[in-house]
Amino acid sequence: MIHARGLTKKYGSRTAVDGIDFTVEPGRVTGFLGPNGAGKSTTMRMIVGLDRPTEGSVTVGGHPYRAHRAPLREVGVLLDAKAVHSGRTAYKHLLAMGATHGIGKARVHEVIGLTGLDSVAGKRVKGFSLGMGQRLGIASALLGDPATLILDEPVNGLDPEGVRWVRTLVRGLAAEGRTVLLSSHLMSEMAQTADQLIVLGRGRILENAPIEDVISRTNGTTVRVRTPDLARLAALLAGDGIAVSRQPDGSAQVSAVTPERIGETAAAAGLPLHELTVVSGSLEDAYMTLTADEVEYRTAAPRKETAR
Ligand SMILES: Nc1ncnc2c1ncn2[C@@H]1O[C@H](COP(=O)(O)OP(=O)(O)OP(=O)(O)O)[C@@H](O)[C@H]1O
Repeated sequence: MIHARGLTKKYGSRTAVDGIDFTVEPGRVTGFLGPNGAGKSTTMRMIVGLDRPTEGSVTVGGHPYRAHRAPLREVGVLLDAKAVHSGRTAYKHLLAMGATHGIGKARVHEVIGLTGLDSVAGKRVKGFSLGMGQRLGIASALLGDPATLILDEPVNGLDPEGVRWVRTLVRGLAAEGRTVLLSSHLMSEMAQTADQLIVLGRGRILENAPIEDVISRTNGTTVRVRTPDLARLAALLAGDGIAVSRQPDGSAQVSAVTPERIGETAAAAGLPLHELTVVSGSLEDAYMTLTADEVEYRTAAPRKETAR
């Protein structure tokens, strides 16, 4: 469990994190989203004691990170996968880390196996690809078998197999009852991995809710319906003041109405329905809407080509 109260970080006159309150609960994956510069890394750094809050506080497992006597066993962290002594082998790196906490060879071999590093464990880290470096960073985070994991962009640089592996791994860790805080800019990946979302913009929390709620609240929901007699269904719904929008593919979109209402109206009239689907758009759509005014660096819209 991670608990932040009034957490604030100022760099000179710049407020990177602006008095945020949040709790990251065990047993689920919490996605941490926000545009570049929103304050995600700064928040994660404060959670693990690498940055001192200007105001407010944050605890992991009930205590500030620095108060834990064996922090690797409490919190596993992947913040910068490149922050490894590059002349060491992966095995030696993990062994050295483990030695600070009385973690021995057996666990080192275990995390090497868990992260698929067996074939490169004896190689020096400086020869590692981005993906291998990420796997080593994840192995380091898992080393102390911690109750809480904080992973900043763990899928960065991984190939599709690696991305799927991280998804399965973090879902498994949450299912074991661990607290998982995960940042990523890949919305499609986040949509498949997270249960809860915390969305930051310019150091403030824009949303902190279950992922389905964030998507439906931001995008609104419509119901897609198919029936062989759309004209009749549209007339019945119009009688109740509900507008139906016909789509080119033969379906219809109905806004501001529940699927139950449409289903019951159709059933009462003996109308067969071939589809009744709630459509709430993508996480990417919701994210774009939520952060539209929060983006620090924005590219200009492409100029229209003019005919010569
Ligand atoms: N050491 C520092 N000194 C001065 N400003 C900093 C420092 N670290 C971060 N900042 C500023 O704080 C703000 C938040 O940065 P942070 O790296 O936490 O954002 P982020 O959400 O992690 O972004 P990204 O998605 O690009 O990683 C930014 O405006 C950044 O320039």
